[in-house]
Amino acid sequence: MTDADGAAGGAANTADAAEDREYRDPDALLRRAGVRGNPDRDQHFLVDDRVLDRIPTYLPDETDTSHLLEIGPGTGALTDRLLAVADRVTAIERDPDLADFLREEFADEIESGRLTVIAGDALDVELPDFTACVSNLPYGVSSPITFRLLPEGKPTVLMFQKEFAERMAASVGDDDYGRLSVSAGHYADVEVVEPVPKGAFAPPPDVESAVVRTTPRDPDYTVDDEQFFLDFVKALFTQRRKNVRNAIRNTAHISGLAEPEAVVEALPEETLRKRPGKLAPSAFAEIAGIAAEHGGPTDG
Ligand SMILES: C[S@@+](CC[C@H](N)C(=O)[O-])C[C@H]1O[C@@H](n2cnc3c(N)ncnc32)[C@H](O)[C@@H]1O
Repeated sequence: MTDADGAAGGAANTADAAEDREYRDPDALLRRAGVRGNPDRDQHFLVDDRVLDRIPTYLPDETDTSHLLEIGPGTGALTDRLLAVADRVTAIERDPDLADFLREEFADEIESGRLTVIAGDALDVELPDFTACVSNLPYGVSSPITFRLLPEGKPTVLMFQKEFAERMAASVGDDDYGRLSVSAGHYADVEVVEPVPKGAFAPPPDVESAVVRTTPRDPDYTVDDEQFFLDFVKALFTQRRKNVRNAIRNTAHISGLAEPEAVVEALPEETLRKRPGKLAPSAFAEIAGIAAEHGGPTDG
């Protein structure tokens, strides 16, 4: 059991902290909550103890675990593991019945101030001042939640659909490389740390899953206007089979460029001939800088 009064924990301590601790059985939690999981509400509960045990251990070394955030705690199987390695946990659950169940099930932890349960939509509620986030995410809103979390600059360990995870972690030139890879990589190093089969969940989802670790860092390039950079990346990848010249011309309505033709004229021919999937994030940053200087963006 972690020392609730101690200094900020670290991921290096997560294995020690959790050692010999008896966790709540995920199947028993489902029974006590009286739920089966409703896929229409993004409810697929993790019931494989080994996967549950490993998830907190993927936090980067030296992570400050003093205040962990969990999105979509469900019946609390992962919450229980997080309480073993954190000083405090805040859990945001959209389903009000599950939030009520958690308040009963974890009454002692709530009473002692170690757990806060917020009933609400993780896309809307104000996020607490967390030090790291560990979650088995609702897949229907993975992307908006992830891009709410990443700009906070905190380590995360998150479960995604496998295909989404691979796109997030892809490098330039990979088949999966795209908008998601560049946008996530703008904020953090992204690694797929464990594939998770459908059978680890109840009810099993239609797709395979994977756990992803993100370790925040500054990018190896600079951008003056982050929103324009992200919009520009999004715009070019809507035309991934076109070369950069045509992609810029065809997507001014998405990137917000006022004068796409002026941007094309300002860029070297070698760049214009490439496809977006062959541009490293630093190349996108350079092109976005030239684009902002020569052709926009428009004001709104
Ligand atoms: C994939 S389940 C994970 C449950 C639990 N963490 C586990 O591993 O067993 C996703 C959970 O997120 C909740 N959820 C769905 N959409 C949400 C949202 N927008 N904000 C917060 N929670 C949400 C669901 O009710 C469900 O409990």
